[in-house]
Amino acid sequence: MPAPTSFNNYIDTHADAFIKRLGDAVAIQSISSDALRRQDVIVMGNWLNGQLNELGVETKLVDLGTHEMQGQTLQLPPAIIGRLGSDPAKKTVLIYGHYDVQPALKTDGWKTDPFTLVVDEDSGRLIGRGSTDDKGPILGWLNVLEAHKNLGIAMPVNVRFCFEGMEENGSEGLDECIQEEVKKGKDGWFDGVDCVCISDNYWLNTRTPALTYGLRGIAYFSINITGPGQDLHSGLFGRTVHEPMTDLIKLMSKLVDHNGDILIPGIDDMVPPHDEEELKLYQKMDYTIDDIEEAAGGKVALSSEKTTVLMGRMRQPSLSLHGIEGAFSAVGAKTVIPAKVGGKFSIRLVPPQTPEKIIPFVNAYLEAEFAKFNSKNKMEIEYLHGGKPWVADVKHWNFEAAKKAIEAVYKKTPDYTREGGSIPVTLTFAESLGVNVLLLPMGRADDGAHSTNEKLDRSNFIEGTKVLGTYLYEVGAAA
Ligand SMILES: C[C@H](N)C(=O)N[C@@H](Cc1c[nH]cn1)C(=O)O
Ligand SMILES: [Zn+2]
Ligand SMILES: [Zn+2]
Repeated sequence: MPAPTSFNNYIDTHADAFIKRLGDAVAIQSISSDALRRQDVIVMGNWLNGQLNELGVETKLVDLGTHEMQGQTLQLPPAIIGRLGSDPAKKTVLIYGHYDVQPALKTDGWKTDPFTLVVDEDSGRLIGRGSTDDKGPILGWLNVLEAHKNLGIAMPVNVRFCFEGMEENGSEGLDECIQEEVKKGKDGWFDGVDCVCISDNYWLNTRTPALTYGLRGIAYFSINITGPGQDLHSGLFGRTVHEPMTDLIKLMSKLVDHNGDILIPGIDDMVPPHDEEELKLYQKMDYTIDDIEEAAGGKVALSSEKTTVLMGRMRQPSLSLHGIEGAFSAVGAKTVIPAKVGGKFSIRLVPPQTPEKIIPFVNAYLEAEFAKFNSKNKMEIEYLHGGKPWVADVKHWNFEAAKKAIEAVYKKTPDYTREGGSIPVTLTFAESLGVNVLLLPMGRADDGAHSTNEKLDRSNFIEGTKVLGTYLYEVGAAA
């Protein structure tokens, strides 16, 4: 059942106001991984809560307690649980999103201030941190609510919300919060949920909308190496002491090959090979090597074979090196030997891998390799956070409803994709509620999520809002 014409017209005629609201959200620097910005994440949660209340959503802010980060005890940002409608004749859809963002500094290479939404009239791009991940999609849902409220039309389904402010930093406390809510049964706010919809990932290219039925999991580590009591002068101590940075670089170089192969024995082998039928899925996808190179901003694809690249992202694990805490990284030529360094890396996981299954392989390998150095430094492996991979049934009416919505708005059949990124809570919803979970991306492959100059195309924000609204009508009409 298509959305009413008045709904689509409202979205078109209020586009500028929606973009202004996105600008207000982007301006709040809700970086969950930076202790100095924790108060901004909480401000963002309160802002979002206020918006929901104004649009008629009843909410409760769930206190997730505190956690230790960067040597401090910090308040976790609240989970926002919301509800609108309780008509037993209607289906109930649970919507998830996250209001925190990745860090961003102008000096990282942004052309404009990351926290001022810039509307580039020529390209139609809305540029700013969080525009596509995940403030734009969250605001897409608010746009849908606003249209219904101001047009005086009833929502086609009952809606439940779950918004968090720690997704980019391990989703701490959220699993327990959801499980508690589910445990309350009839008295809980998630009682009667029929399906879940998450808009927090991206199309495979810049042309074709996608529906996503899989996510990789993640296990994030830091290798911490210590030795000297303080930073040292390299002229006085070079070739005199075991240097933590030298040990760390050598160790990190043993994790992954230049062609992407994971060098930790047992990790790549855990994944069963694909069969012919699965291969056909990748062959059919609207995807070229140019798409990946355009999104990456360079001719850097690991293979010239489209299926190899797609499988590398969707059905194989990957290991990425992210950075070194404590290393000298400023301008100039400081001649220091850092006393303490932490090498950050993560492994993206696919079924049947889980963080618990791969951690022993990582520990055993790093300890054995470090032992070979005969270094007098100390090495400690820290597991920072993780999440399991997830795969859903695309034949479910939830996916059918989203397919119809995309066809109605974009006049195109969506690509069915598995996302290379991770949203740890997805599996928690699927398992604890026992319902189908759908990922309905709003943005394009070249949006630059987590990167510099992150953007959401104006058309994706506006047409994407229509897709979200139409999807609710299609769910409402599903048998
Ligand atoms: C796909 C989603 N928009 C996303 O960006 N997820 C993050 C989650 C995460 C895990 N550790 C830190 N962030 C991701 O896939 O990196
Ligand atoms: Zn996200
Ligand atoms: Zn993200």
